[in-house]
Amino acid sequence: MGMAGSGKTTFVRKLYSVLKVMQKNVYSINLDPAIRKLSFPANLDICDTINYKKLMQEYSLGPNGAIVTALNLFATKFFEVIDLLNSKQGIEFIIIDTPGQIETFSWSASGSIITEALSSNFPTSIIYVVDSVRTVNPNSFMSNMLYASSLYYKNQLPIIVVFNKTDLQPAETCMNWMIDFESYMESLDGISSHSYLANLNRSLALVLDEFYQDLPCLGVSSLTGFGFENLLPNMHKSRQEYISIYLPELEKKKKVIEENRVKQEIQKMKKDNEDLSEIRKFMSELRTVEKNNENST
Ligand SMILES: Nc1nc2c(ncn2[C@@H]2O[C@H](COP(=O)(O)OP(=O)(O)OP(=O)(O)O)[C@@H](O)[C@H]2O)c(=O)[nH]1
Repeated sequence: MGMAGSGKTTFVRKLYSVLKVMQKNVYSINLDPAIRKLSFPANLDICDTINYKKLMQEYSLGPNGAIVTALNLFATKFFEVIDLLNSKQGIEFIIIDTPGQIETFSWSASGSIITEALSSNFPTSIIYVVDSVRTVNPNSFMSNMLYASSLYYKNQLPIIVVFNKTDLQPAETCMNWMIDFESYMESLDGISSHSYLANLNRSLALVLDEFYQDLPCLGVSSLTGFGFENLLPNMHKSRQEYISIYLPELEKKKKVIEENRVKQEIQKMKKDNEDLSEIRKFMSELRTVEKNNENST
């Protein structure tokens, strides 16, 4: 996941080719219905089943509305995708590219359904792709980090922050801001020390300090391949964390959901029984009235 234009698709393409060169068994999925030309070989492509342009025309939708609708349609079939993935032998990596407009996936019902379906079946982690060129501005850096933290706390899955495009802008400045609070404060002083935004970002930096602790982050270039050798150990670490920390939590959550579902069903059955006894009472009254009427005639 990542903000529009951060380089998600280019990153997926590079990761796919790096894994293929290592002779890994990779399965790739494109979930961006609005992509014009797919630049990586996708085993499964949302565009094969959903025609984004047609959706816009038929339902008079704007670009984002059509992405959300396409994802909704796809989400209804996602359990079949999970069955398909489970039936494949020997898959080591499943890489998924998400739509350009991040909120259409990260804050939509369909995005949650897809993420939950994946994470309850496979060790799952989020790779959050950041555009290093834009993020060298401390305000843009803060919006990116807020987004990354909201994804982390919402999904409760391991997350790796990848500063992309390091061939144009090294990631060190941003990565240093995460470990050295003072250096981030100084960068804000440099651009807009008394603005509301700078003050807000100072407070947010304090809040995010805990999020930054132990957060795996690294710089890569999806064009040149720089840094990808450091990505794989991070992905393995995320997998281990998923199994030891996140999976037990997911299972607890699943148990609570299941218990609630059973409780709801019991409630419904009780309600049905009550309705039934009301009907019985009514029928018996009706029969008495009928009998009285018969007697009087
Ligand atoms: N120099 C450089 N350019 C990159 C890199 N990664 C991506 N780009 C460029 O950034 C632009 C956007 O890349 P995409 O991969 O389409 O980004 P995206 O996040 O998938 O875009 P949307 O899905 O449209 O939001 C393209 O012009 C890419 O060539 C990189 O590591 N270095």
